Amino acid sequence: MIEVTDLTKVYGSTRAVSGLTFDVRPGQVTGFLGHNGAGKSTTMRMILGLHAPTSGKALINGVRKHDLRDPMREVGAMLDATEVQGGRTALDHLQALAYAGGISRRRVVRLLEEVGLAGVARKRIAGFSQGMRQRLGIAAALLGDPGVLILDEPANGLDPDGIRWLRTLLRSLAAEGRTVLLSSHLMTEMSLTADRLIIIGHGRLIEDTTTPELLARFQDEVLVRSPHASRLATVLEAAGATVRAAPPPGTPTAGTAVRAAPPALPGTAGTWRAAAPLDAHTADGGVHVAPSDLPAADAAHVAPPGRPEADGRRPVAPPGMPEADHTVGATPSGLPGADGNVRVAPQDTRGADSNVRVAPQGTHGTDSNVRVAPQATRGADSNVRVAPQGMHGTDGRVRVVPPGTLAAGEAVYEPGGEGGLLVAGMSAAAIGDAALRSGCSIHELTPQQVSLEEAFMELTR
Ligand SMILES: Nc1ncnc2c1ncn2[C@@H]1O[C@H](COP(=O)(O)OP(=O)(O)OP(=O)(O)O)[C@@H](O)[C@H]1O
Repeated sequence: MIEVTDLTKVYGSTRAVSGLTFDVRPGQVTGFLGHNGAGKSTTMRMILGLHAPTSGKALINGVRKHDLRDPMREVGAMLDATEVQGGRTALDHLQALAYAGGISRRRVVRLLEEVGLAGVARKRIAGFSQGMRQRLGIAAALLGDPGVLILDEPANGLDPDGIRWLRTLLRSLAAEGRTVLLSSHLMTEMSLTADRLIIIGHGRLIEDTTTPELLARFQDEVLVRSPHASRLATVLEAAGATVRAAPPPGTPTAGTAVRAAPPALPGTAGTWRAAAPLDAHTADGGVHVAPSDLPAADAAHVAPPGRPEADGRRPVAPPGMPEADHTVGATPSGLPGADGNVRVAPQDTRGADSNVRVAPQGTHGTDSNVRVAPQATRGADSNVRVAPQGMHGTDGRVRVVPPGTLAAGEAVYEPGGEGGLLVAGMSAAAIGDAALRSGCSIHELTPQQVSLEEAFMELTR
């Protein structure tokens, strides 16, 4: 057990720690978080009696570190793994520490095995990598088999295997009833390792809570997918919720390659399947998209210049994404392309009704219809591979994908999907009730997972 009470440390004009109070309990891994310079190391040093507090106190098992009767067996620490004599071997280094604490050589050998350094035990530390030094520092902290462990950024320099090993080790030490306090800037790892979190900023306590509680607190949005999304949005807003459109499932992130499916017109409800990352494809890549550019499920119909149809509505002709055999009420001057350029349809290609017919890739037939696509979207084989409106990359360019270069799993817009909503200010249960009462079906109702990093950034902003 560690108890920190009203702890303050002032270095000259720097108030490194200011009135800090928290407990670190046995049987748990407690994560100590804070930006660079927040005061974590200073606090740990005061707990370990290495720096004297300006005021307040820090106790281990009810007493100050210096008053522990058998300090090596009560508390183990690693503050700075570089603070070792490089000329010594790993074995000599640990043996010297063990000798001072009356600890057996057998334990030293066992620990070297446990931390994965048995093979280099007789090598000089000067030749060790940062990760190897960390492992040695952790072995030193564990020498006395202590009930309290204090580790300052122990994961630094560890490879993925090492990080996983450390997580398992710390969790098992806590499960044995030990008190484990560790600092780290690796938020994902911290969320996987720590049961509790102490978050500080500018030397002051910001949060003392459990990891699940903190993450739950920031889960204020619920993802709802419904075939009646627009009606449900109105119902939920009337009930006081804040509703925004959810990105379609599998929305490709910037830098992913996609190939547009011909029927992917704005104005058609649909879903996106994620694309494989761009670098999984050939150098020529695909269409670079920025998620924010994706068309909303019920994007407004875009009216090209031209004649309205019989019902008075102008037909859909999104730039660069004409629909198969869709009649576009084009004026003789032509159709606007994705880049705003006008491509003139030759006079003799207009049908009897004077409309110009356009169609996407693969539908060029023998029916003498004209299929218009922006020049930039034609592939080397003259096939038209177009991205629907809004899918042009952040640089505004649509890249043509050579046939067959995208692997299975590329992003494809699938018409006929459902709408997604992100609802804030209402619980999933209340949303379900409201949907039921209003006769809107729901296909998905998921509270949104917030990462520890996002929660941390929000708290320390
Ligand atoms: N020995 C010292 N003398 C003067 N100032 C110090 C000393 N040790 C720390 N500080 C200052 O105290 C503040 C807190 O530093 P500390 O090292 O405790 O932060 P930290 O949270 O551990 O940061 P990091 O994540 O970068 O390790 C900083 O402003 C630092 O410059």
